[in-house]
Amino acid sequence: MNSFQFTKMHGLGNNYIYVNLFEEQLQESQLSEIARNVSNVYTGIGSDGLILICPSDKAPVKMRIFNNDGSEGKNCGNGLRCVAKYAYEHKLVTETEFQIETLSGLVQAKVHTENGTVKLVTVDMGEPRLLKAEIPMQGEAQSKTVNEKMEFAGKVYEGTAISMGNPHIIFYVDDIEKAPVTTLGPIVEKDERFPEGVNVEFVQVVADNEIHFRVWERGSGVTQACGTGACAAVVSSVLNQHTTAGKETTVHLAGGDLLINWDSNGKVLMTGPAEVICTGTYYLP
Ligand SMILES: N[C@H](CCC[C@H](N)C(=O)O)C(=O)O
Repeated sequence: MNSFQFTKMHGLGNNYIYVNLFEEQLQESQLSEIARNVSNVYTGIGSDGLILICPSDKAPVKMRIFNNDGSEGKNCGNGLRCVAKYAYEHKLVTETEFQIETLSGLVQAKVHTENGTVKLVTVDMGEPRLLKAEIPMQGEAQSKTVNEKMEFAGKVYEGTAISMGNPHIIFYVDDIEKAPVTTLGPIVEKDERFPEGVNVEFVQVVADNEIHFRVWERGSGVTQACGTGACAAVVSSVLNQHTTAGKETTVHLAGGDLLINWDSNGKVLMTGPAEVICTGTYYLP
């Protein structure tokens, strides 16, 4: 296979190259290299990574996500909204509500359409995982990490660790514009306390149901938005008594806003846009 069709899509600027494996075939052994190559803005298409829309025996579709360094992630909130849009508009599903399989389990998506086009998608991201063993991170396996003091590069920070099927650590700042995203982010991302690495988020609380958010993503660096990270940030903010559970919180990301609710059933609901940028043919080098 020396070329394949792709669709470039984004959720609030978090953009990926989507490949429909109902129609294309890619070599499993080449996926990491393909992710690195298509993500390269100079010699590839340019993106935060690669997302595969795959057949599944558990749901109508399965999503696999690869970061721009070629590493495979286990979940992707912005990606799930784009996969849901693609699946509905390409008739891989016939209903407006359906499940999507991910490497961290099944999620439930609901597409909101205007004249047959999907504009907004709500995803029930399931329950957050709070124990150190579930993040995963070093320390007492059955304990939680809420506002825990931890030292990085000689300075002490207070972090809250949440998994949405992928690992996140959240730090609170007084001014989001001054958050040490590109200085502290890469240090924490690969710290040994996180054996699988970690997505690093910075949050400024505005009000009971409003936060500002920036992210340094595991395997991709700075992105315009991170859906799983925004979910983790809302869960963290409830655990730290900055926001209230059961209410929709507006998360202001660099690329736009997400509405997130850690609801009374313990599920995290995320609502936001999904957009197609372009389609084309990619020729492997
Ligand atoms: N941007 C994605 C998260 C990618 C996570 C990936 N960086 C990892 O966990 O390795 C999102 O919208 O949730």
